[in-house]
Amino acid sequence: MSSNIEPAVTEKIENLRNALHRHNYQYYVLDDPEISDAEYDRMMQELIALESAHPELASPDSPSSRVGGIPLDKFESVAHSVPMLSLDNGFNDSDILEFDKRVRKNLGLPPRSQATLREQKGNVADELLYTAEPKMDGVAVELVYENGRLVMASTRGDGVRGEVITSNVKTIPSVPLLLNQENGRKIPSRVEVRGEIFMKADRFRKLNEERLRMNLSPFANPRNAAAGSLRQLDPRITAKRPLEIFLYGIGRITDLEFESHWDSLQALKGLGFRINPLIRPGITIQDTLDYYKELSEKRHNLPYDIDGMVIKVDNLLFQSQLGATSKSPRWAIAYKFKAVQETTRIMSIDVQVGRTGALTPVARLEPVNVGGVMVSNATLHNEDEIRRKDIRVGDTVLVQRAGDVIPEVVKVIGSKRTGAEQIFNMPQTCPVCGAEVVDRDEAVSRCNNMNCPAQIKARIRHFASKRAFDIEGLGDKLVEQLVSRGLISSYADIFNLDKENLQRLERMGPKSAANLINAVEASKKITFDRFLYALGIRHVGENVAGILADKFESADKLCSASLNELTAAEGIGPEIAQSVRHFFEQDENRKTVARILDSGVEILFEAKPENRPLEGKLFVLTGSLEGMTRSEAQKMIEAAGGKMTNSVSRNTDYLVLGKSPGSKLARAKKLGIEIIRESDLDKLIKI
Ligand SMILES: NC(=O)c1ccc[n+]([C@@H]2O[C@H](COP(=O)([O-])OP(=O)(O)OC[C@H]3O[C@@H](n4cnc5c(N)ncnc54)[C@H](O)[C@@H]3O)[C@@H](O)[C@H]2O)c1
Ligand SMILES: [Zn+2]
Repeated sequence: MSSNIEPAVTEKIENLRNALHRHNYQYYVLDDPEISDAEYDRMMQELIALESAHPELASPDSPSSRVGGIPLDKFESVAHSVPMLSLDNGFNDSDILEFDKRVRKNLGLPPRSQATLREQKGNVADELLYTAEPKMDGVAVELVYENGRLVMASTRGDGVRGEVITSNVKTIPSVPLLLNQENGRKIPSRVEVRGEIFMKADRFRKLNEERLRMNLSPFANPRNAAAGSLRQLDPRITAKRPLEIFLYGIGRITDLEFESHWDSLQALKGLGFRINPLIRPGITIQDTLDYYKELSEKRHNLPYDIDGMVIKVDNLLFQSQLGATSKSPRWAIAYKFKAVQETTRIMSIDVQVGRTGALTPVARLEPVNVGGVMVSNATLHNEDEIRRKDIRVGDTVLVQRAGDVIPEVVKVIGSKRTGAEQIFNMPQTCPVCGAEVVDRDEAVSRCNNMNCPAQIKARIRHFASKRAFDIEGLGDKLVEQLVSRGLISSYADIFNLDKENLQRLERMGPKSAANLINAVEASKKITFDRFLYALGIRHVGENVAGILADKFESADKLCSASLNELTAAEGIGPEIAQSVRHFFEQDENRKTVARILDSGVEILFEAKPENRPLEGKLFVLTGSLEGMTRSEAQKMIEAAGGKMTNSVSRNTDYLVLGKSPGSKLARAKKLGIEIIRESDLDKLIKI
């Protein structure tokens, strides 16, 4: 039997190894990957699975058993006195629990039962503790200091030898050139430390915009940008790139002894190195899983990219007992986040008309699963963006989805071009109403017809959307029908809809008609900020609406506010003020607002701070409440001026204790945060 399978398996393994070698080259040498990291990781996992099922086919040259980097010839190379390794990867909770089992077994510690695992949540009296850290998505470097002075900086290279990039690294402001002498203590004579050099996301975006303007191909992500910037022959170029560093470990250090990884990080801090403040020391394996969840939520709000969590056995004696394979230490593992980037193909480019008439080109993609969500459309923003990125119909592209943001095309994979790709041109007339398309400002083309059905529909959809009037049931399809049947032509008409007319629509029985009428009725009590946001005034997003609502206490006052009065509010610039004035100067708009108010819409004004007893207080909830749901509690807290967040930090004021609390309880206790019960919450609010 096996002789039948072998050739196929051998070939498969061979193919995977070759492909991974090639992608390593694209990624590490050219800083220009052809596939997403997720695709690379999947190929690697497949290779590892095949190799472990067929140990006779293992090879020390396989990409699965070597650090992937390749030192570039254009730089001098240097040997690392302690190899710089990669990390094993985990992709789900059970990979991490498996890792813990392996570690315990290798250390000769007894296995843990499920019950003790649960008990140990938040318990720090465990013999095997971990440090959990954000996995910075940047480039690994080694820094060597002699007698406190930076003498050498190198890349990881193939793990054994790296490229010397000292002059480049010296241009990075957060890399200390001289070490701190703490309390007159002697500086160790030789310090070899490791860290990650990265570029913040906003700086990366700026850099890519600049590159596009100069007709250079954009970097796929901040990691590639950091790698490309570091490996410049001319350090003056590196100096212009906004690079930063966080240190995460020690290679070797003379004259100092540490017991734990965390201690060593503290010592590094003392020497003047930057350490990521999100690193959490001394936690159990269960708590690392909570930390992972926390990080996944925080991830998209951090100023830099992280691609997972790294956990490390904290005890350094344990670390040395565990040792390493040729590729990675046995005392650490990376728990990767779900992917944000994948590659796919653009099948066509359509144009959508928004509520301000802006034409947005949208790429129709071959559907692709990005981090668990199927993506089949991506915004291309505007024509300039398409030109700059040179995106054509038929191109293979890297697409990205981050948080709730609309997916976008990051870049074209140039090497996949066949020559059959089609260049896209923006239409000269509106694809919906046929009106002339004008370039009103910057790169945005607009349909010039206020009464364009596409614009009307988009305005109505916005008006009814969750953060505006929040009219349940008034979705895209229904708006489409209502407008095309002529039942509404402005958002003010929503309040005049009647049941008779509604029932005549497709798929609209008496019940759904009644539901919609009720939903419209229920939406009539609305806070001023939501009301303003719903109007769809240009440049008035939620934030600006909030500022205006605070400053002007009625629709009338805002309606008649002068430019000066408007710009007097903090956060309101001339452009916004102009746009608000322009909106209320139009007779049509004033009439529409009046009609909305006449149809029974009532603007609620938020309580001022004096009625908000929890103003500025931060709450965290753990476990389940009895009298209300989590979101009800949140609403209650927010109505009283407080805020609810997900994780306990030093800034937390109260932890609300529900039934079967999680690890947040232990953390709150550790930080000395006030712990209250559900009933106390009521009392606090009623003060
Ligand atoms: N798209 C492609 O074609 C392609 C090709 C090659 C590699 N890759 C990507 O690169 C990965 C492999 O790269 P790798 O070998 O550097 O592994 P890795 O990036 O998954 O993990 C090891 C690295 O993590 C970094 N790191 C960040 N924070 C850290 C922390 N707190 N503690 C310790 N280390 C930390 C270090 O630089 C270390 O070298 C792949 O999983 C894939 O995602 C992609
Ligand atoms: Zn139009």
